Amino acid sequence: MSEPLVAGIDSSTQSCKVVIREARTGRLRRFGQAPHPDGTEVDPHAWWDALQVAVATAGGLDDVAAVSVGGQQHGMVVLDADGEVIRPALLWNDTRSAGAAADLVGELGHIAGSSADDGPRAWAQATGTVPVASLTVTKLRWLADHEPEAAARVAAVALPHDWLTWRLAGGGDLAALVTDRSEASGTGYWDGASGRYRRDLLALALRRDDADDIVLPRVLGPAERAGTGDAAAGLGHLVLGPGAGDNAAAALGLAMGPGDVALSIGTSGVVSAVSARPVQDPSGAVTGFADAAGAFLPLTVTLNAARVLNATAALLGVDHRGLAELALAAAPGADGLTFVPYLEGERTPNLPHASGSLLGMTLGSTTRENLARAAVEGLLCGLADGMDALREQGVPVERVTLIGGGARSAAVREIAPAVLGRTVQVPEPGEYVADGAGRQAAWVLDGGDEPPTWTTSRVRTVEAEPTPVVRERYGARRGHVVDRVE
Ligand SMILES: Nc1ncnc2c1ncn2[C@@H]1O[C@H](COP(=O)(O)OP(=O)(O)O)[C@@H](O)[C@H]1O
Ligand SMILES: O=C(CO)[C@@H](O)[C@H](O)COP(=O)(O)O
Repeated sequence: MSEPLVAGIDSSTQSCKVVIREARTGRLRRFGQAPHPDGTEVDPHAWWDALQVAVATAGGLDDVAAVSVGGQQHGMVVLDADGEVIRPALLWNDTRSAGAAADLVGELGHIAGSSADDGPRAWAQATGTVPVASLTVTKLRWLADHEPEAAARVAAVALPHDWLTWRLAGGGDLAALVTDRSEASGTGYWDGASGRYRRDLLALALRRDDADDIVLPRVLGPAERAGTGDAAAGLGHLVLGPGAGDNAAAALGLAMGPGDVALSIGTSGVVSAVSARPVQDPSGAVTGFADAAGAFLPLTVTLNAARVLNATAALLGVDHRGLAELALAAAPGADGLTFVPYLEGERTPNLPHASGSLLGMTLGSTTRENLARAAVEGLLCGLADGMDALREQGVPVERVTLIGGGARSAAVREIAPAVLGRTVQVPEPGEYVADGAGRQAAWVLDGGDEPPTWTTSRVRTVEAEPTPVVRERYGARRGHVVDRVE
C-alpha cells in the first residue's frame, strides 16, 4: 500500500505556500507557492485564488488524504447571513484600529475597575492579551465606529485560516465555521485559561446588544477533525484538520518543546515559546496566546522584519544577496549608525503611528555597508527586546531557532547571535508553518495522542562574538523616533 500523503498550507501575509509530505515520515514530496496582493486590506477571495494556484503548482490534492491550513493571525473576515464577505479583511498589520484599541482598553478598565488605567490588567486577565491594533477585537470596534451599516450586517466573524478551511469544506452554512485554540486566542474575545469565548467583549467591540447571535467559529481540539472537503469540488476524500495560527503551526513544524524559542523573520518579527501555563502580561509586551498542541504560546510581535531588509535593499539598489554582503562587510555596530525600523509603525512597543529613523549619522558612518548592517541590527534589536520580555514573564529561553523568509539572509544568520548574545540554531531553509500544518493533518489522520514524529531537517548552530553595545545604543535611541506624516 502506498504511503498516505498530507498537505500543509500556510496562507501568510505575502503568499500562500503548500507542502505535501508523507504522513508517517514527513518526507517532502511536493511544494507550491503563489503570491498574495500587497496591502493591509485584502479581499479574502484573493487568498482563495492564491490557494488554488499554490495547490495546482504543488501537483493538486487528488492523492492527498488530509489537509490543514495555517495562516496569518488576527485578520478580520466579516460575513453576512448568506455567508458573503461584507468588506475586505483588515489584516494584522493594519494600524487604523489603534484608536479603537485604546478606547477598548480604557472601557474595560471602567467596567472592571474604577478607571481606564485598570484596562490593561483587566484585558490581560480576561483574554491573556492587552489589545493593540493588530487584534481582531479592535478591528471590529473600528468597523462599528466607521462603517456602522457593515457592522450591523455582521452575522459571523472568522479569521483568514478559518475562512479558508470553511471554503475547502464547501462553505455554505455559517454554523460549519471552525477554528482552533491558537487562532481563537488571537481574537481578543476568547479566554485561553477557560477555553471560552467572551461574547461580552465581542458585544463591547461591535456595539451590538445582539452579539450572542453572531456566529463565532467552533473551537476544535488540537487533533480534532474539522470535517471533510467539498465533494462537489472533488475534495470529498480530504480529511480537514482544525488548522492553526501561523506561529502555532511553526511551533508544530519545529516540534518545539519547553525552553525552545522561535525567532520568525517574515513580514512580522515574532519571538514565540511553548509554555505549559497561560501568560497574562498587563504591560502588553507579551501576548498570552494558545498553541496548537493543547498548551500555550506566549509571543511578542514586531510589525517590521523582512520588509525592512526589502526596503533597505531597494534603497541601496541591490538584491538580498547584495544586501547581506554589504552588511557583513561593515563592522559590528555600523560605526555608530542605528536604524530604528518602525517603517510600518510598531506593535511592540505599541507605537502604531511611529516612523523609522536613522540615528548617529556622521560623514564617516554614512556608508552603504553601515546602512545595510544597521538595518539588520535594528530589526534584530526589536526581536532581542521581545526575547527579554518573554524572559520577564518567566518563559525559559534555552534554544533559539531562526525561521521565516528573512532567515535566508546570510547577514541575518551571522549577525543574530552577536546581537542576541547567544548561539542561534538555523535549520535548513524551509516552510515551517506549512510543515506544522501538514504535521497537524497527519496527526488528525492518525488520531493518536501525539503528533507523529517527523524526521527533522539538519540544524546548524551559529555563534558570534556578542556585541552588547549594539543593543545599548538601540535602547538609548529607539525613543527618538517621530510620528509618520499622514
Ligand atoms: N535571502 C533573503 N534575504 C532577506 N530576505 C529574504 C530572503 N529571501 C526571502 N526574503 C524575504 O522574506 C519575506 C517572506 O518571508 P515569509 O516568512 O514567507 O513572510 P510571510 O510569512 O510574512 O509571508 C519577503 O519579504 C522576502 O523578501
Ligand atoms: O500578528 C501576528 C502574530 O500575532 C503575525 O505573526 C501574523 O500572524 C503574520 O505573520 P507573517 O505572515 O508575517 O508570518
